[in-house]
Amino acid sequence: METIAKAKSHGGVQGVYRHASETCKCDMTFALFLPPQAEQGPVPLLWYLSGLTCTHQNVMDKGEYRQLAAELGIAVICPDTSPRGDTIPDEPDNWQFGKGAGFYLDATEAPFAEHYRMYSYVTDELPRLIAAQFPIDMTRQAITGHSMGGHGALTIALKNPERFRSVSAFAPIVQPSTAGWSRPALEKYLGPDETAWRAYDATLLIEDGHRVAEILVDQGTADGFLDEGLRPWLLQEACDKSGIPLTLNMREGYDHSYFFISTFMGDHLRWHAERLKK
Ligand SMILES: N[C@@H](CCC(=O)N[C@@H](CSC=O)C(=O)NCC(=O)O)C(=O)O
Repeated sequence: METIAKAKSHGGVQGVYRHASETCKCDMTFALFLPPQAEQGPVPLLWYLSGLTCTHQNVMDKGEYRQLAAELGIAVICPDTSPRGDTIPDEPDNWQFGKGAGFYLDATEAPFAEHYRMYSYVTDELPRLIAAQFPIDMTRQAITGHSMGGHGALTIALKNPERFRSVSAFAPIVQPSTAGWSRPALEKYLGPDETAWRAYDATLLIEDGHRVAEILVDQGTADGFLDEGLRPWLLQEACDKSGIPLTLNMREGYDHSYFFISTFMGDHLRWHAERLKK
């Protein structure tokens, strides 16, 4: 693992690291903020999964998480959203597929299956690397994300409820298998048999019996993707039917941007901190 950048911030350290990923078969970059408390011993970890077109950097630059994460003593990890590099298959003119659009799944279709394995990367390879290299208490993990990353956070938590004490999301894609902007990607990554898509669809995972203790979602009412792509009411319906307590905050006038995310980042950090206590 190589340290690309490291800077002191709010008494902690914001680092950016690169490593050769066995899972994605390419170099992968991630950002990790360690709060000052990490100098005394292992600290809990919040995963932040980013949305379409993002790298590790968008939330690092615009998410405004460090001051409160430092106060609360929580490390924040921000992985990339897809494999990267010249040899990775891509559709450069399509921002909803390929590089920057890994959808946190393991592709099964050629030529994408060899590298697009973001589910395994985020749930297996990266946690092992983090546990080995940094002072993190891996028994205290939480997960959140934005849009495509909100979809990632929800599906990963639903499939790994024993690992994550809490899950939240900002404007998540709650049902990618029926949303216009994600269906083409699921078909190319997973093939035309839509039953295989259920494993990467939060509302359908809930329908299929997967559970988490509770969910927090914030959604802007002025989000241009709300009706076509995000549709939080579908998650509300699934949670109501299954008995999962969902706190869905509809935020008047907020859009899909990091101006929205950074406004409510503190609420999510505090919510997770409560659940990450020893
Ligand atoms: N390029 C698109 C807009 C892309 C966009 O809005 N991406 C969001 C995530 S959308 C769902 O996953 C994002 O986080 N962008 C990065 C940022 O820094 O804002 C277009 O041009 O419409």
